[in-house]
Amino acid sequence: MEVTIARLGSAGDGVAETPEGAVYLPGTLPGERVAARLAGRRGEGLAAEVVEILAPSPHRVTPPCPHFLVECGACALQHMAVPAYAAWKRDRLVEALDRAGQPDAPVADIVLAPAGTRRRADLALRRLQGGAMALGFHARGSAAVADLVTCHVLDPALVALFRPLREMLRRLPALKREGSAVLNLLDSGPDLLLRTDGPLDATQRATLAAFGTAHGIPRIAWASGTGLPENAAQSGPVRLMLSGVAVAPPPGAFLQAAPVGEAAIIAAVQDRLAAQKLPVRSRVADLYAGIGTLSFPLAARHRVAAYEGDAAAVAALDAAARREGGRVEAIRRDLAYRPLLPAELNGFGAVVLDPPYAGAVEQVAQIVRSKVPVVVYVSCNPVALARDAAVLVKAGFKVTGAVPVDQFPWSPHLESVVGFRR
Ligand SMILES: C[S@@+](CC[C@H](N)C(=O)[O-])C[C@H]1O[C@@H](n2cnc3c(N)ncnc32)[C@H](O)[C@@H]1O
Repeated sequence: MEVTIARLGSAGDGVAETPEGAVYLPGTLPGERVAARLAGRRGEGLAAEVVEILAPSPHRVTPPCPHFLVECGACALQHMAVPAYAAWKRDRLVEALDRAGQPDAPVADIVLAPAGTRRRADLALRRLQGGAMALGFHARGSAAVADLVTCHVLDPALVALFRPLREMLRRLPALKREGSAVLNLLDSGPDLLLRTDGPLDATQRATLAAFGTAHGIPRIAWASGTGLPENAAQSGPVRLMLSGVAVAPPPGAFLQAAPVGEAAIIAAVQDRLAAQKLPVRSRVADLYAGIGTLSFPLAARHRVAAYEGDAAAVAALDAAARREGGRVEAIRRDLAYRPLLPAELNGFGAVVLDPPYAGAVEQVAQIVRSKVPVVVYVSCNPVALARDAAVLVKAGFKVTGAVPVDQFPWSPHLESVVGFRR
C-alpha cells in the first residue's frame, strides 16, 4: 500500500489514516509518502513496515546509530532533525495540559539533554545458542534482545563496559538463559546490579570481584531474579553528590537519567516554588523522593519532609540527611496504599511530587481534598500527567508554568515539571 504520514503517534511512529484504520509505521515522519507492507494488527489500528520512502520529509536526517530500528527499540526518532524533534516533544506537554483543561498554560522551551550523557542503563541479558551472550535493550515491541556494540544515548563510560561485561557474563554459569544488568554511573564510578536466573557461588563472586577491580567498578550487587540485591563484590564506597550532599545510592537506584536533565528539573521545581513566593523555611513535602534528588536542593530554602516507598532508597536518603544535620526528614511510605491525607497535607506550604510512570491517582485524589495551595508535579509520562492534572484543574488548580525536559534523546519519553496554584 501507499500512504501519507499524517502525524507521529505517542510511541514516535508515523501514523497514516486509511479507510481500514490508523496504520503505524516506525521510522517515518509527518508529510512523507511511503510504500508500506502490512505486518499485523496494533490495538485498534494496523502495524506496517516501510518498503520505500517515496517522498522524504525535509526534516529527515541519517540516524547516527547502526542499531537504530534494525534491532534496538530504545530510540524511535533518530531519523528526525533536532528542531522538528524538539518541537514534537514540547507539543506532547502542550497537548497533555490541553487535555487537562489548560490549553493556554505557559510552556517553556524544551531542555534537551545531549546525546552521550545518559548515566543509567537497564540492559537485558540473554544467553544465545552456543553460549554467547546478547546484551542490550529490547527490540521494538518484542522480547528479543538487541546485542549492542554501541549506544549513542549512553555516557561513553557505560558503553565501554558492554564488551568486557558481555565477555565476563558469557563465562558466568549463574546466567543460564535470562538476566539483566543495571548500570548507574555514579561519582565513584560505574555501579552494577546484576540479576540472574541461577545461583552465584563463591567462585563466581570472585569472578565479579576481579571484574570490578579491572574496570573501576567499586560495587557489584547481585540478585536472584527479582529478589532483593546483595553486595557480591565491593572494593570501595559508592557515592553520588546531590546538590552538594554525598549519598550512597542502593544497587540499581533510580537516578534522573542525565545530569543536564536533573539540573533542569531541579531548577524548574525551585522556580515554580519561588514564583509562588513561598516563605523561606516553610514546610514542603517531597513525595516519591527516591534518594533525595529534589529533597536536598529544596532543603536550601525549606523544611523538607521526603516520602518514598522503596526501603533501600529511603534508607540512603535518611543516612545522607542525618549526616547533613537533619534538614530533610526521610519517611518510608507507600503512597498508593497510604497516600498523605488532607489533615497531613494541610501542614505543608507546597507539595512536590515526582511519581513513577503510572502517575499518582491516589495521592492526587487526597491533594484535591486538602488545602495545599501550591503543587509542583514532576512527570515522566504525559498520559498520566494529563489524567492527574485534569483532577487538579477540576478542583480549582491552575497551571502557573511548565517546563518540558528531554532526558531520553530520540525516544518518545518526556519529562515535565508543571507548577499548579489553587
Ligand atoms: C520518578 S522516581 C523519582 C525519584 C526522585 N524524586 C528523583 O528525582 O530521583 C519515582 C520514585 O517513586 C517511588 N515510588 C514508586 N511507587 C511508589 C509508591 N507507591 N509509594 C511511594 N513511592 C513510590 C520509586 O521508588 C521512585 O523512587
